[in-house]
Amino acid sequence: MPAPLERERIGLRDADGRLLAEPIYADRDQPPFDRSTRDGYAVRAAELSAGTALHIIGSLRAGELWSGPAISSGEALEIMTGAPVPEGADCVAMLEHVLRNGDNLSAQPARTWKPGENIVPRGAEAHAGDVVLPSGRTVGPAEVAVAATSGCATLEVYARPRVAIIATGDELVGIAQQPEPWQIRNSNSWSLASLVSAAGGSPERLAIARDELDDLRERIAQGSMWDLLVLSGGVSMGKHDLVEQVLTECGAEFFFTGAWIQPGKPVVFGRLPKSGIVYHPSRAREFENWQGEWTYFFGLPGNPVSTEVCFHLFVAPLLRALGGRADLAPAFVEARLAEDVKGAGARTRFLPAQLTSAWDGVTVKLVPWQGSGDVAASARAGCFCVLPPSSEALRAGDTVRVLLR
Ligand SMILES: Nc1nc2c(c(=O)[nH]1)N[C@H]1C(S)=C(S)[C@@H](COP(=O)(O)OP(=O)(O)OC[C@H]3O[C@@H](n4cnc5c(N)ncnc54)[C@H](O)[C@@H]3O)O[C@H]1N2
Ligand code: MOO
Repeated sequence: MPAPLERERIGLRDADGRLLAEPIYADRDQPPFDRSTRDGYAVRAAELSAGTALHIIGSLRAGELWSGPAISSGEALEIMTGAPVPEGADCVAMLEHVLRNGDNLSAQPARTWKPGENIVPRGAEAHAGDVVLPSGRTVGPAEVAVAATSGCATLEVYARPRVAIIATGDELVGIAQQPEPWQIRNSNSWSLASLVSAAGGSPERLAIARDELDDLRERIAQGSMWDLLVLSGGVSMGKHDLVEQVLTECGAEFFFTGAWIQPGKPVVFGRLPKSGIVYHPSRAREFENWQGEWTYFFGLPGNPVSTEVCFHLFVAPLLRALGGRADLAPAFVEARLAEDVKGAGARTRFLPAQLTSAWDGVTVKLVPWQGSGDVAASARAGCFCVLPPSSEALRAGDTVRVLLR
């Protein structure tokens, strides 16, 4: 498991989605006093329940402390929601449940109260020094509320892993360019940047690498200086698929080359020397027995839907680990097939699909598509239906796993 990267201290307002690198402690009891949760009267429950007429001795609002003597027998204090319940009272009667006549207070017929009613005792939510948020927690609105309550204007969080993105392919042009009829806009660098951000990383799109050795060597040398390098395209069997070759030249160690999935079979994963050196045969020895730092890399298949599926399955878990997260696994749920589906074949298949939630459970329905280049179909889907390798058809109603985006 890779160790998380550095930490940094950031303002609370910038902390959405970041991961805490230290616990947050309550700096005082929460609530800090016995807190009234209703507008009404602080009284002794037994007295009011017994029908005793009480004398109202004053009024207290949130932000004030009762400065008079403790509430004694036969007395009541008007109190507002959020105010500290004074000594001597043991419950707050809601104002709708009592009768007030001048300074006299009595119970509505047949109403009774228990001690503690409508009071949250001091320290019931947290005691000073308690951990109210553990290290490793992702910051969202609820965590921001806790941090603010505990007086934390800044938070120590894990640094976002820095991710270099390189699209490879002679057919690719920038998205602002008007492509020739045989050219393709480089959508992967953009979708990968979006995926990286969503997984907690900080993406940087490097220049498109051409399908030739020198250009790839230069781009990969540049990309090796990031925490993670994600390449797309050029990992298959074709004559111009040179990514694996150049990674190997640059001293890469491969953890796996290929996965038994469709789409995504040609995906590769490994690490390469963080050298920044552009490979040339005369410099080959500099990459051998590398003792310095390493950069993780993925070579993802170029087909855009393969790229996304591989990202969810392989890249996002590593990225989350580098960002300090404990929840590494891709998000899978189970659902029932809405329709019969052909057998997946030899490889586990990930097919664009839509989830529908109804009273009787969750169903999943495949979206028609033209294969792993079909980004439009993928965008019509919200998830990927997972079909295990098998030649046998699955029936409507069968339970399958679903990979969420
Ligand atoms: N003979 C074989 N051919 C192929 C195999 C195989 O096993 N034997 N595998 C196929 C599979 S599966 C896939 S997936 C693709 C993956 O190929 P590459 O990773 O080498 O990707 P490319 O050939 O460069 O491109 C594939 C496809 O995707 C388009 N593409 C590439 N990059 C981008 C980008 N940045 N933005 C948008 N679209 C992109 C590219 O134009 C191609 O259409 O290989 C099969 N072939
Ligand atoms: O497996 Mo490829 O990834 O079919 O598109």
